[in-house]
Amino acid sequence: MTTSEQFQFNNEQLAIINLLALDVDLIPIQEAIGRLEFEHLSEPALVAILKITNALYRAGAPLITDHQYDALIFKLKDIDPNHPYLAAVEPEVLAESKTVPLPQKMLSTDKAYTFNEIEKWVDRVLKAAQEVKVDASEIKVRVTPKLDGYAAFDDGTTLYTRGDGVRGQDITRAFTRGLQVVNNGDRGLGPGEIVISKSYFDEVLSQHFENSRNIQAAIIAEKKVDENVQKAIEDGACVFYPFQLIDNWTGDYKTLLADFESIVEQIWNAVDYDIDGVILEVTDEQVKAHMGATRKHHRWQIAFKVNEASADVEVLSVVPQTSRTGRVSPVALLKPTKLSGATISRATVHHYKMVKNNGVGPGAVVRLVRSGLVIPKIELVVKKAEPELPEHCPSCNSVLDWVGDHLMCGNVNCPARRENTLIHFFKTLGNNDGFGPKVIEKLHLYGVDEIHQVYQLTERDFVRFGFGEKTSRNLIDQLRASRELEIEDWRFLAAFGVNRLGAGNCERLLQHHKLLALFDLTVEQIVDLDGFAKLSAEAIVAGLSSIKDAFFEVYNLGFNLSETPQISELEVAQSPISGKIIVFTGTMVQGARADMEKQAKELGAKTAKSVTGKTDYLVAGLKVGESKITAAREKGVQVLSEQEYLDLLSTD
Ligand SMILES: NC(=O)c1ccc[n+]([C@@H]2O[C@H](COP(=O)([O-])OP(=O)(O)OC[C@H]3O[C@@H](n4cnc5c(N)ncnc54)[C@H](O)[C@@H]3O)[C@@H](O)[C@H]2O)c1
Ligand SMILES: [Zn+2]
Repeated sequence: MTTSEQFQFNNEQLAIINLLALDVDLIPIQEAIGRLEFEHLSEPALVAILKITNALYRAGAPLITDHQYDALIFKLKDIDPNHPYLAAVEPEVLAESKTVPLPQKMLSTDKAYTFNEIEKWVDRVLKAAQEVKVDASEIKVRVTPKLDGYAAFDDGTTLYTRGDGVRGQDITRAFTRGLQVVNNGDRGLGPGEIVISKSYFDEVLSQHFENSRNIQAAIIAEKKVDENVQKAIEDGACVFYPFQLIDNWTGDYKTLLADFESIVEQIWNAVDYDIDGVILEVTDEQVKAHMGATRKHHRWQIAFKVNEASADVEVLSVVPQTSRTGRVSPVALLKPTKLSGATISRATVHHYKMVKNNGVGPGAVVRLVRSGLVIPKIELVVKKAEPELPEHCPSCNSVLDWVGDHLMCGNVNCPARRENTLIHFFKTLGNNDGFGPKVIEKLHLYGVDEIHQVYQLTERDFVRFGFGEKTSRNLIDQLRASRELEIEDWRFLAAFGVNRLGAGNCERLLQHHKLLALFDLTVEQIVDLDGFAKLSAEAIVAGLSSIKDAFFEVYNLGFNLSETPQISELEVAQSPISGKIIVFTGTMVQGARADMEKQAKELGAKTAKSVTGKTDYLVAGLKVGESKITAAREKGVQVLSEQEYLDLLSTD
């Protein structure tokens, strides 16, 4: 995660986001996430950010801290306490959509951040006990570490992911790969968490992985397991930890409240795994049954969490860095400071307007916040200092201009911009690893600063530039391979780094128009497609025209491009609802009804507002009156629940 406003979703992230089928413009969302500025979001944007950050968090690549995520949840609760997103377990979004029902529902936990909230929970427990005539003195509370791993359920033969709490995925392969139950425990102990030894992570895995969430994803990965992770499994450093077996403190509620701090501390340090709180739960079955659950959490269980670590750190200097787009970002170099286990020495400031207005200069003190394993961000400026605002581009010395909150270098030939454009190109192609920043910088010194020029280099050129013979040969091989290996046309186009033409938008455009035809599109034609606002469309047309020459220089070198299937041809032909007439009614849980209607149309169906004899399907969400359903059935219309409808779409 970066706090820079140039933050862009990478291709894997976009692939996950695509699965969410959000009907929102990603650019402002990307910007909000990049700046960590969520104040002025509209409700749909807020929900989209929650869905995106949740999906990426579940996939092992969190973008924001848990604290920030929880703050966004609070915000949504504030604006719309009944929003469906708040009512259900935050789902894992899985690339492969095949799911199976879980043997038992898996819920999330309610959360408390203060002792006071814990006291209130205890009061609710006591009230429930009284209602079922259980003596308060008999109530026991079990306190366990809240493992921060990957939730799973083991029924003895199959291991499931939590999924959406009702349906998960079969990940038994983790056991096939050698995953053990902690302490050689038995299989079939129900819910638990896949976790990684903290000390093993620090000693061995931290060289290969940024955080243990990435590793959890690797353990259950469908394809090949990473070799370092395989070794960690074999070394017993990754295990499945059933909650039944977990170290615990169990006692009466009076002792709990009296010794709360020391009990929490003892349990917090009980295991060598990442934890993000402690879990408190009632053990009495009668009280549990009486308290029951909401759709999201058990009322007899609560998580106690503490806020993140923060530190006030002195700024040594602020250095400007010019990006591909000409935007100059301020990077604060800090007095090295330890913060939840890592030494921090630099942080990106959102933009130069902030440097200017908030006085982020040498000698300023900023508050850094870090929760869990996510890169820290500057939360606020504690002590201001005179800021230093660059007048000239650090790379080409051009005079910088203010554009909105940013200082910009307007020189299209700026070396930093050119270098970063090349780096972006090769990084986005993603099929060669030779052309990183160091190599590009060197090429640039020798005047090679356009993509097609790189492809025209010979082995001898590379040697002349000071690369070793073996390296030179390797670089040539990589260039050849990057043209010969098949690559998606959307990826190829995204590699040119046009403003507003990230991978997601490229793919969307290419689903409707062929690659070369994009250069002739008008703003109106783009606006006609779903998901493009006028402003984006204008930027896209301008951007495409600005790279047209450079694009064809590269394109004409001959790449092995695979065409994005056109939506109209492919999906409609295969769609199970093509030609059907569908009525959607009621509240949908997994997305807005309008989005479902739109999608249905894209898949070749017709949608209608009311049921007639011609209607094929009535898709009924929540809160639909029985009479409406009966009436539809009487007309011979097939009535589907939201889930049944989604299942229908995924059959082929
Ligand atoms: N950073 C992000 O972008 C981001 C995104 C989504 C969610 N989150 C974090 O995840 C939280 C919600 O996620 P959630 O619903 O998966 O988890 P949760 O925090 O609500 O906890 C519920 C889970 O805790 C697990 N658990 C661990 N130890 C346990 C124990 N000893 N006993 C019982 N259960 C135990 C269970 O698997 C259960 O499913 C949010 O509060 C947020 O902090 C962060
Ligand atoms: Zn410049």
